Amino acid sequence: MIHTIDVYADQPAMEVEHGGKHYSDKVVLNDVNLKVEKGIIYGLLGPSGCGKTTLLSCLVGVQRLNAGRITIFGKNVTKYKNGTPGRMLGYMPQEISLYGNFTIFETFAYYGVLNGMTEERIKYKLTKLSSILNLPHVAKLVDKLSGGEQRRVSLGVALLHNPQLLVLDEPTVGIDPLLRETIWDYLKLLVKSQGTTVLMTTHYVEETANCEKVGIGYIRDGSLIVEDTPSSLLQKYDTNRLDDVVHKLCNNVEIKATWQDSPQIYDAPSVKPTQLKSLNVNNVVKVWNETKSNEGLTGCFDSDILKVLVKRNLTIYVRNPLIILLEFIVLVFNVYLFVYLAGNHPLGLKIGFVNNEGTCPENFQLNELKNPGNYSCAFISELVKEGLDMIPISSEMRALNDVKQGKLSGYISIPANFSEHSKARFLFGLHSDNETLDGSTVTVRLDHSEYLYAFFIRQTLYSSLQTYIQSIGLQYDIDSRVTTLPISFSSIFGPGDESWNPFLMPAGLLIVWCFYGTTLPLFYIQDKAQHTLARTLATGVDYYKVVLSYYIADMPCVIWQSGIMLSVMAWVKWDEVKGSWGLIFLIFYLVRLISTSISIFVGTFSKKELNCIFLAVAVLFFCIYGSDTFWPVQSIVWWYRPFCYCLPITYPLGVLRSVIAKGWGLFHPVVAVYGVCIPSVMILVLFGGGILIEKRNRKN
Ligand SMILES: Nc1ncnc2c1ncn2[C@@H]1O[C@H](COP(=O)(O)OP(=O)(O)OP(=O)(O)O)[C@@H](O)[C@H]1O
Repeated sequence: MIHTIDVYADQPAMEVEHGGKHYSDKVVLNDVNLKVEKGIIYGLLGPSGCGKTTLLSCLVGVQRLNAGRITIFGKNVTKYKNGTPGRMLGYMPQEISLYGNFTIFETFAYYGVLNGMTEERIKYKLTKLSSILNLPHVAKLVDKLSGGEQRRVSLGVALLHNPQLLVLDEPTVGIDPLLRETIWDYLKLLVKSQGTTVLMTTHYVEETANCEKVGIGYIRDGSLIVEDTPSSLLQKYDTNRLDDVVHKLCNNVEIKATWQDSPQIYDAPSVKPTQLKSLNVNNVVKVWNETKSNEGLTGCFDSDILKVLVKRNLTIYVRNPLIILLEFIVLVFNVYLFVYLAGNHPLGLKIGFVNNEGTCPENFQLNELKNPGNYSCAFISELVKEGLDMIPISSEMRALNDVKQGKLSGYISIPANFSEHSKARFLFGLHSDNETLDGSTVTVRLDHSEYLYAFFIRQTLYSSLQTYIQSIGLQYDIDSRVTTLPISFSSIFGPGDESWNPFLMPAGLLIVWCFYGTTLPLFYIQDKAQHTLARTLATGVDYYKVVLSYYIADMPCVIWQSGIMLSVMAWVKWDEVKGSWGLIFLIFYLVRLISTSISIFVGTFSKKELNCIFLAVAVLFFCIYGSDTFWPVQSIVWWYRPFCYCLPITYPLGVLRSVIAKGWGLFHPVVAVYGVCIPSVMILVLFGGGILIEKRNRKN
């Protein structure tokens, strides 16, 4: 849409009609009526907390009014693309709202591109603004600047693209008087030479003497109680200091009625005729065409905008070397842990044994079995071979005491004449008497409060017992089938040993992977909390592009992180991985996208970093505990189970295990549906949902 000079000429630059805004039950703006004519400097005054910043953020489209309407150049602000006048506008928020780890040049380059400027133009304007605002060297990081310098950079950013409309929230705070004067001169020059309209707030009341018109808000009801020119105010209050006027206004609330009734309140601003004459119309047209409207530029610079947003995210990422270093270290250790160590059979669990049959000779061997009195030693030696740390104890009482003191995980007690009774049990089988049965039974007492320890010890006891009995049988030429339980196991998929690693490894890796997917979204949350996102959006950028830029910027991170992870996995598990490595990467990548989407989605609910981080960690914990990671979903109570299936890694984890162990391919129905389709739907829902919620947030 091409705007003509007529459209520009006919309408006030900004107008608020019956504007109302509240936060919960706190009314901040109440029936505010304000009109800013074009080509003037309009100062908005008022005590702290009266709603000036709120009004400004509604004017630039960062927030929405709850009542009334705002028009910018005659058009309702909500009708502008993305609800903001975009490039027509130069906005300096009250907070610094700059990226601390950008240099001054990068800061200008970022906002310049967002406002559709070429690199040459950005450099030219930066040189010009550097001398006007006395900026430090452009290679200096924003974080290393003083508060005043940062404010000047922030002001420079607002002035960078020659906007028709400047909305400046306390631009001269923290700036020395000399420089303040230069800034005012520059603003006046802009107004005079380019017809720029400036709306600004300030607490330095006297400097608004430079304004063509002054508005004063009063905190008690968030209403604008007076709107007039400085000279007229001075005259009406019979003073020569604007400070006195403000003082009188603030101490005299009833004045509101007087002023509201006064026909002068909404008079056209008294722009000096000399200034109107000097307003160069050609310049206005030139500037207008140069910057164009927000709509006018949509499409042309889409890829540039996405590129600059991605570049911004990556710059922030690489300027945090500690994060990268920690990511590297944590990744290497975790991958090593889960690929190599997790789920293996524990070794060295301490078990006491009370051998009532006597002491075993050192380095007892199973082939000494034929000597009576050695069956107990054979059994113990088998347990040692299986990895238990068998500690001889003189009595059951002492063994029990050691377990209670936490020195042992349990103990076994072998009866006296165990070998004789065991032999008799073999010989008499079904006809064994009670004495034989009791005398050949090993008593085991374990500390079951340490469930996994007890589980592994039981497993070891059973398998050792089996081996030991088979060995005895073999000594007497007894068929091993006679001395084993009548059940035969063999593995269809997986190595078939007793390691939990094939079950735990994919879970562990996916959890670590999900965690890494939250790094860039944390920058998004930070962007929001530090108001830099609002400033970016005020340039008219589509919100979805901002979100998309995080996904794109995450790709290089995905490459180096998955490179490490899959290489270690391939190094250790090459033979065990039956499926395609490409498919494994695809599943990992989809999970990464889900994790990023969830974190960004969570970030839409709050502006506070801590809230978002807490919420993101909570989601991660849900995933850790409920996603079939360390214990099966089937073991979870029925009413909680459906929720577990909705968790982001439950289905991909099952699929990943199958791809690794069973070699299922992309076109296996389970892989296609649960590994690809459902995660893709989740990503789209979270992405779209986040964008809708953010849009709704901005309306409130
Ligand atoms: N997001 C918010 N939620 C709740 N209350 C808010 C929010 N933002 C501002 N307020 C409240 O609205 C009121 C107006 O705030 P605003 O920042 O607009 O005041 P101001 O006039 O700009 O103040 P100052 O001159 O100190 O910058 C304040 O009482 C503030 O506490």
